[in-house]
Amino acid sequence: MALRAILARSSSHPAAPPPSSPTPSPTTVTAIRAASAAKPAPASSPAGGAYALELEVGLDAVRMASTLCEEVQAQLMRQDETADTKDDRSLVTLADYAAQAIIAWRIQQEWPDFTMVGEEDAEALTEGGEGGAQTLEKITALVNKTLAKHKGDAAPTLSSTEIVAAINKGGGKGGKGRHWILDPVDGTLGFVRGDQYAIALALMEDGDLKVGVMGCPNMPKTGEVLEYDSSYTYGFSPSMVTKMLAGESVGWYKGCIFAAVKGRGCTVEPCDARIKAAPTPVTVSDAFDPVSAKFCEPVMKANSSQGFTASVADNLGIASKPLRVYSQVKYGSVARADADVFMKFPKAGYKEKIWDHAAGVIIVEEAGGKVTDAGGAPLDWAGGRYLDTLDRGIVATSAALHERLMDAVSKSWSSSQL
Ligand SMILES: Nc1ncnc2c1ncn2[C@@H]1O[C@H](COP(=O)(O)O)[C@@H](OP(=O)(O)O)[C@H]1O
Ligand SMILES: [Mg+2]
Repeated sequence: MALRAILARSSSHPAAPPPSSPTPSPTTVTAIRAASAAKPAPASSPAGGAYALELEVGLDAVRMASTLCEEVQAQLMRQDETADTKDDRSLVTLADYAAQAIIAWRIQQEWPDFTMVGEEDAEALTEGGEGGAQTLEKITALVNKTLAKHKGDAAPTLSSTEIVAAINKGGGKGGKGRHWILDPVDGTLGFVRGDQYAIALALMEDGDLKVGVMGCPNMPKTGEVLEYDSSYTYGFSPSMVTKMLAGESVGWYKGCIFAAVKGRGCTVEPCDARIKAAPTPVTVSDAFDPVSAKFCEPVMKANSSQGFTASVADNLGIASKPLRVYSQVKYGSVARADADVFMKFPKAGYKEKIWDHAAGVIIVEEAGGKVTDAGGAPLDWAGGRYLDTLDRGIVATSAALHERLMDAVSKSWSSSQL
């Protein structure tokens, strides 16, 4: 039985109500299909052309960080480790610091003067007394163990001073110029819950995204198992976990890395380099059929208005319940057409950070999609660490569906209290 059918049968949710707005006529679907067919096909591979070295280094760095994150997530699940709370009350773990350190270290090998806008800084480790020093020791051991695993005899042994310096490379102000952008563990809540998270790295030059690499160590090879149901432990039913653990022998694996280079398309491949599978080009959904369409959004109500997104989905005629997923894995879901639309509408006054979107956005764009704010404007990457000029929220979809999505947003906005 297809997994989608198993999921439908095992779901405890009542069937979704019929859409209140009419579904588009076949003519509209045909028009959208024709519009998407007219868009230029993305290059088949991001590798090999401009930014080849940046892509290679990014992939190497994100692969190492993914290994390290998987180890820490397993420790958290065994309760051998715990998460800490930062001053802004968000969560942080050994993995957030260690992943930022190993990625910054790897980039520095090629470009000693690189600059980076990264989520973490080492203040809590250097100014945090005995506790901070112990955490730094654990991070140093974890980074060195990961380097040894990936680089063998060529692996250096980094000192805790070098680790602190690498983490603090993330303190860049951004703006014009060439900057790497990093969220070492995006979706830390998902991470500590044993669920989805992403290691999201991008390269920006003068406000243009050039390269995106996103490691999604828990993202299944195909989208069906991402179906979210709150009755499942950690978002996965036992049958999903069994399927994922069965691995490639039955056509399944978990752990994907997306790679995109400006103008050269987007691919996905297994996170685990031991699984031999060539990078596969991905493209966004090429036709919008509201009956089968899906949209995705944050799991946490605090991060996005689920009432507003439901209204927009309703305007589009989407009947199915939302796919709620932690982190930028949602952009990956749109890029490979697991979902047709991603929407995030945070509370007024919330300032979005560039590292929460940069990698995901170039991945969707290079898969043939379009990402804008709720007013239809592209995101401003050169404005510093925050997306200060963002209008209300962020939407990602196929280039063909974007205009209709904008209309649906406007319609919902004019009748909403947001
Ligand atoms: N009140 C809020 N509104 C919107 N986004 C928020 C938020 N608080 C935190 N976030 C951001 O939402 C990200 C998680 O995304 P999602 O909700 O899609 O899983 C967090 O990334 P981190 O977990 O890396 O800090 C954080 O940057
Ligand atoms: Mg984040």
